[in-house]
Amino acid sequence: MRCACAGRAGTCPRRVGSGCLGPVAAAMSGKSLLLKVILLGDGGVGKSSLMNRYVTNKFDSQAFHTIGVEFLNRDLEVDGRFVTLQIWDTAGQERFKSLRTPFYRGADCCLLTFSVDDRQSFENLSNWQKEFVYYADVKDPERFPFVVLGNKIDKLERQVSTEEAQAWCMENGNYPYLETSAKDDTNVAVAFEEAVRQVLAVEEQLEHCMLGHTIDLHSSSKSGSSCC
Ligand SMILES: Nc1nc2c(ncn2[C@@H]2O[C@H](COP(=O)(O)OP(=O)(O)OP(=O)(O)O)[C@@H](O)[C@H]2O)c(=O)[nH]1
Ligand SMILES: [Mg+2]
Repeated sequence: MRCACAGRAGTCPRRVGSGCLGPVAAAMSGKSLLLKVILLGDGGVGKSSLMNRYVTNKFDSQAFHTIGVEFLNRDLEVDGRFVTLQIWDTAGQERFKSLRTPFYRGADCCLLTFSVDDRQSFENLSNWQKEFVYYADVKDPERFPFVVLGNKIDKLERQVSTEEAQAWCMENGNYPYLETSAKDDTNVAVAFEEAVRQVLAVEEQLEHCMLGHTIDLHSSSKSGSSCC
């Protein structure tokens, strides 16, 4: 079974025997569901702050730049499913590129993050998306679950409007868009829960398609299903 684990051959935590259990199948089989989500975006947009707010409920107004990557786990329940979210926080500064990119493989979801008070960080979203697709070796970018976060909405001086960010998301893959504040704890949990929902939705669609292929033996259609 194909898994949304961005093609990490041999390292998928859901791998069973020679196959790779998708999240939905893993959940249904009673196995614990481990999802890897990765935070990408320019240095200083608040990736580490979002992760730390979500996992430890703390905020540091003097946070240091991340070097390489760090990760933290948090268990959560989304729509009745129990999930362990493994959140990978990456260094956004260009000089750390070679330290972060080896960790993209295996991500189930990518959180593209910018700061609403930093226009350049918004304009760089496309570069982050491309970097992720390339280094994670995503086989089917159009189906991969991206979620876009506009952080620091507590700041009064905005350089990117909600409408503009929504338009970018619509044009680039109809991605969900959430506005967050790690400082005020606005929408932080909602953002990570949305990431889980996006992964599960993609996997459910894939499993539905595969089921269609399996049982529709007498279909006159060559493809068996129109959704894959
Ligand atoms: N006002 C405000 N400040 C924030 C928010 N999130 C983060 N910050 C501040 O922005 C600065 C950068 O935050 P970080 O979380 O370190 O940013 P980062 O994206 O991890 O940066 P790199 O590790 O360099 O990639 C810190 O001073 C944070 O305190 C927020 O929601 N609102
Ligand atoms: Mg950081």
